[in-house]
Amino acid sequence: LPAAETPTTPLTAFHLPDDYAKLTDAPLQASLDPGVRMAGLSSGEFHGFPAWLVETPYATAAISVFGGQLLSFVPKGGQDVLWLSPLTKRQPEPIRGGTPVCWPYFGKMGQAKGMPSHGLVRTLPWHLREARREADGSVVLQLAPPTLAGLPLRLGMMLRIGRTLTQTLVTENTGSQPVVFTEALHNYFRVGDVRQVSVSGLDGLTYLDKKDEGRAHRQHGDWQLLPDGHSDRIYTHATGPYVLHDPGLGRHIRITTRGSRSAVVWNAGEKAARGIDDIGAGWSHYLAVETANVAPDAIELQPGERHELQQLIEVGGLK
Ligand SMILES: O=P(O)(O)OC[C@H]1O[C@@H](O)[C@H](O)[C@@H](O)[C@@H]1O
Repeated sequence: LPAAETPTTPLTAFHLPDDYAKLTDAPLQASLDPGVRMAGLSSGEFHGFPAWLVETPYATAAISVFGGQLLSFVPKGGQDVLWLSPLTKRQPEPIRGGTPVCWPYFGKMGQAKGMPSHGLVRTLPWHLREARREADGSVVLQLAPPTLAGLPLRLGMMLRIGRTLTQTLVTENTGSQPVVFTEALHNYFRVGDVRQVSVSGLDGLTYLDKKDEGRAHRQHGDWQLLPDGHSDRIYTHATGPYVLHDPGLGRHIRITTRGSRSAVVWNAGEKAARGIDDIGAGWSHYLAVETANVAPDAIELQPGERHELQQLIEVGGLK
């Protein structure tokens, strides 16, 4: 297969706003403006992180103010769908677990050396703009990071928590030039033991293997962790759905996507995790399956245009 596929148009290089360090250190408060107060929504903490807490007849959820990061989604009677590292660092370091929002670039793709990994918004205090409850008790939230000076893009995020979870990133080009960006909903799914997990929905796809200098390979059958225990792959031109089968927790997680052309499947593996102090011994309890648009699937937005990236997460018994 051809070596690393790259986007036809170069990615836009973003800049850190002058007040970025101040923003990442800003006091965090899960404030609830009078307009968003309602049954099923409260403010509090989740594992010490200031968070918006959601309770519906079917599930509970927690969303961190820091990073606008979904930290927990627990279908009633089940276990958390998401993994949050017990060793996670704290503000201003990114949270290790849940669903970090990587935006407007994934990794350091197309960016200058000193730029933070995975974009600008996972270490910023987010705002809850709107909240409503649907007739069946499902809760819909609209959130956004602060506006960043000099950034020609605006981001909004919708979360719908019901029997299933829907998450949408809406990106708008507010500038006067075309912008090429990358993005990911970096789900850390909780698993019994990653060595026993498989992921279907990837068969036949091309993946760029970060463990092989980004070279392209073809996936045959389901994803499974290699015996030497690591995976850092970008599946391109992918559409989903993907199903994570987890015999350890006796469940499957289905991820259905819209507006997403890449899937990233990442686990640090035992050896490398020893050197990552917020993963360590926890490495076998998560698998990152990410809904993304990265590498050759970068998005080009014309001035005034919008793009939506969406994932729907459903949990069921083992099939
Ligand atoms: O340590 P970070 O910045 O949160 O990144 C974690 C991982 O995120 C994954 O999405 C990348 O593919 C990996 O290469 C990376 O190591």
